[in-house]
Amino acid sequence: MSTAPDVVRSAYVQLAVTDLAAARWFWVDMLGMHVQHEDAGALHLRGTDELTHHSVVLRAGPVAALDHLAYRVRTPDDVDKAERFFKDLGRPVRRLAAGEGTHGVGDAVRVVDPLGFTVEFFHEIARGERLIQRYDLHRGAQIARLDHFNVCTPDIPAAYEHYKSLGFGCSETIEGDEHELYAAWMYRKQTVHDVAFTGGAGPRLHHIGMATHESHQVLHMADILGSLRKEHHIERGPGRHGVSNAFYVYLRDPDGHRVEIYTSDYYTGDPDHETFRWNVHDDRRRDFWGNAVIESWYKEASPALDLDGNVQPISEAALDESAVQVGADGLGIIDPSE
Ligand SMILES: O=C1C=CC(S(=O)(=O)O)=CC1(O)O
Ligand SMILES: [Ca+2]
Ligand SMILES: [Fe+2]
Repeated sequence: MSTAPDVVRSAYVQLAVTDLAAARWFWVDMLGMHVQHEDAGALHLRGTDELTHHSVVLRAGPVAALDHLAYRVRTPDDVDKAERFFKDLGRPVRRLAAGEGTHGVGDAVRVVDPLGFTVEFFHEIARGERLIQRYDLHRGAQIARLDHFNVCTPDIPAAYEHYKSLGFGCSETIEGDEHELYAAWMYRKQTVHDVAFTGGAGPRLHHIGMATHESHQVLHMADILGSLRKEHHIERGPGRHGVSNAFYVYLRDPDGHRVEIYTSDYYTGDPDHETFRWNVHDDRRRDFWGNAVIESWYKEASPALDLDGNVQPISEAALDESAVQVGADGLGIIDPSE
């Protein structure tokens, strides 16, 4: 087995959007992300804490889809390691010299991983002005940084094994009574996750998580959308997660891409950090207050593109968490003896 690249963190996502102006309204005017670079076909955005060029790239395209996920690796040599690692897995691999791929990114490799997602590994990226204390520029949700990717995949155990082989730790899981794996949260940076898996037809992008510093910024985002009669962009929450303990709201952008505004999870950096396991029948797992999870949150997600920009075929999941008889999701039978 070849050596895995040293992944530092989930670094950016490239989304295809069908109306760049509408996407600009949502991601810049509403969420308050900062435009680092803009051209006729794409927007390169970042949060207030991000010193690298971008964490969200919106590229005009015919189909709303996930173009690729991107992880930053620790050294330029780790880009070579990533190329060898995925070649040894027999996966499609494409090396991109600086200037051949996403604007602002240097030497990179893009692969189609075993889950069917197009994933980029890079080290070199252009820098941006330090915005952390440019409070005069902080607007909307005051997005600080990209926190995580959440992907829909039919085989959660396979996803877990793949990311474990890339050196990711596992902070939390949702498991059945026989420990069948419904969902998992995995990390390289020392917080709850860089990537999480939601059981469902895939490969599809479930959402990207954008971190703010404070829960009042999550609430303020919801208030802004309500004030503007744009409340239909609010899909789920605000609320408190069971898994991760984060405070959250889920939004849908004009193309239906899901974005979570997320704050206040926890440290996972000790070498013996233990995985916290939730039972799928615990109705606090996804919302700690037991609020129902809206059906669309389980079922809807963005399709994923291959290395040539074609929509990847999807396969259905073996396990369907939304069908599990649980109380709070409103999908099941509450045992009167409880
Ligand atoms: O980031 C997350 C943290 C927790 C949850 S859950 O709804 O609490 O499972 C979902 C999530 O993956 O979006
Ligand atoms: Ca709504
Ligand atoms: Fe999330």
